[in-house]
Amino acid sequence: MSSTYALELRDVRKSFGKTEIIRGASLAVKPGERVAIIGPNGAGKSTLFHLISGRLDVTSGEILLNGERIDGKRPYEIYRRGLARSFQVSNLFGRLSVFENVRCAMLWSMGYRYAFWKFLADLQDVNERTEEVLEMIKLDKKRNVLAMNLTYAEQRALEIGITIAGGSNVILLDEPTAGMSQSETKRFVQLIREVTEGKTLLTVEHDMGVVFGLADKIAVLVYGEVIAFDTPEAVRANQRVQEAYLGSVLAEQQAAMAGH
Ligand SMILES: Nc1ncnc2c1ncn2[C@@H]1O[C@H](COP(=O)(O)OP(=O)(O)OP(=O)(O)O)[C@@H](O)[C@H]1O
Repeated sequence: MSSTYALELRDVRKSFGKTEIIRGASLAVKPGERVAIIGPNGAGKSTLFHLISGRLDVTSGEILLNGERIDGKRPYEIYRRGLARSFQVSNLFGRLSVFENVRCAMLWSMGYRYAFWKFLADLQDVNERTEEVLEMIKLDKKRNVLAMNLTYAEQRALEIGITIAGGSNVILLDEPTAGMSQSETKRFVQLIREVTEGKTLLTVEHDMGVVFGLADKIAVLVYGEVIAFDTPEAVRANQRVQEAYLGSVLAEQQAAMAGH
């Protein structure tokens, strides 16, 4: 039954002009699963994220969140129904503190759900929940630092804090570890694991170390089609995936790690 899935894509298609970029993508993600979407450059990974989060409209097909159609809905409606997409570092309020950035996101998400009087009564609660998020993203000791004065990795952690602040159960993270060093990446994967515990996670990721360290399942997108959706072990062993993508990527990353 569709309602058993946190997120479901049914034969989703998206064309830009005459060019079909997403060509009948289907995917069914169970609650609590962590899914990485991988695939070659230009396969349509970002486009798929835009379609799920409502930034782009599907050309045809259906997208369901907890069993309910969300295709055709605006991004804020989809957010209100429990799907949050990561903000980019460029969307942080640089001149606000870490605490204020997370609190803003929390208040913003509550604005839709509460009458104003309730909203005021809940401010104490908001402050406490903001503190909890800061602890989760390990920035509680930097609560008063302006976002623009954080390191890049800290800014990306704040970005995740803002994404989860509204309490969404389905989280979309777009290349969360891009631009980080190897040691930062390792710590960050652990952080993502912790903050998304019990939630459904979809991530677009190029780093295969992150993919295999984080994902319960991997969706392989090639030319706008999901050619495989399975456990990391099964995807790694999949001949079609090896030929279309993974063989060359793994070889490249192994060569890079060997210092070539
Ligand atoms: N608004 C748009 N108008 C026209 N073409 C677009 C638009 N957005 C994306 N495309 C095209 O769709 C294709 C898929 O792009 P997309 O960014 O989704 O791929 P991707 O898998 O995320 O790539 P990468 O791994 O390089 O980030 C590309 O050929 C891109 O040029």
